[in-house]
Amino acid sequence: MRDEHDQYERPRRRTRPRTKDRPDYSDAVVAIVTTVDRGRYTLLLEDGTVVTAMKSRPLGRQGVVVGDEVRIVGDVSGAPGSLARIVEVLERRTVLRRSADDDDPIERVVVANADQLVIVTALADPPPRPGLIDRCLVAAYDAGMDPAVCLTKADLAPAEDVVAQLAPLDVRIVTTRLDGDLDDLRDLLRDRTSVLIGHSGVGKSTLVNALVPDAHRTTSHVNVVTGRGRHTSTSAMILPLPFGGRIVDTPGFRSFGLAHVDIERILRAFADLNTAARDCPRGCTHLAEAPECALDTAAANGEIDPARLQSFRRIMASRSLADEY
Ligand SMILES: Nc1nc2c(ncn2[C@@H]2O[C@H](COP(=O)(O)OP(=O)(O)OP(=O)(O)O)[C@@H](O)[C@H]2O)c(=O)[nH]1
Ligand SMILES: [Zn+2]
Repeated sequence: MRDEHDQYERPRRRTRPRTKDRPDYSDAVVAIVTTVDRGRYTLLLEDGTVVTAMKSRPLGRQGVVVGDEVRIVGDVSGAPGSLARIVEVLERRTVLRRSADDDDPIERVVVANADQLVIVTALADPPPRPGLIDRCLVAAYDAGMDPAVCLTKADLAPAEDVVAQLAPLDVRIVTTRLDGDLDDLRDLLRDRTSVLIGHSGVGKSTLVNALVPDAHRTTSHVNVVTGRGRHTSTSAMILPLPFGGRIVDTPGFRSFGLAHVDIERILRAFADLNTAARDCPRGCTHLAEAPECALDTAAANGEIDPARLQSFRRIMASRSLADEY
């Protein structure tokens, strides 16, 4: 086994001159971060090898989050007890963020490089909350991810009304209580990296267990490595899907604050309201009380969907209410 610092101190083959501030990482390999726990990272190599690593000094204070594509050096064998070093974080394609709550604008990165945000909502027990869906939409657009909705517990309540309200979003209706109706959801998830997000109790774990037959084993493996249980874990975790693609399982967030998202970014999530909002007086809050808000006129004239305006206003109004989610 190579010494941990071999690559750093005595590179065997150099492709560019080594300088003091530019060590040679030419045989670094690319991996994806699947879990993060107190400075220890679990990584997945392209060939399926699972490697444990820590951050290397040159990264300084740069954050490494679940979903990051990184370059690693050192012992990348994945053998028990082996440790690799992360030397570079590749540019992120998407970044899903949240604030701890709306009063605390410190934003935290939930996951990097995911393609879509699947908002998991139960049709009953607990009932759907439009506020959460609105907030997740803003988070998805802000992250550069595609939003979709997965309605669970279809055996408990009809879906028609909820689906009608959600149009034109991509909505999949599933129940994990009956066999064979997850295919539609599999089609949505296939070959993409999807973040599942939703309230506690909506059926996310049940869904993950149905989609990833060995999820339980994978998660208990993680428990051994990190010494933490899945449900007490505070960070997201990536699970490869047997039919292609990956899902990112997030712990049930108590809040999905958007304090870090300014009004311009929220407006971008509501592109259809954008044009109308340009006619608003400078500094318009766009809330229902705003006397000359052009959005009211646009809704009255049928230029924008009143339901979208309502949704937008709910988000704007709830940004100061930490418990809305
Ligand atoms: N009726 C019905 N119950 C379901 C369905 N899917 C899950 N449940 C039940 O809903 C409850 C919550 O399911 P979980 O999978 O633990 O929910 P979760 O979203 O992972 O919740 P947390 O682990 O707290 O984040 C469990 O009792 C499940 O058995 C479904 O399709 N129909
Ligand atoms: Zn306005």
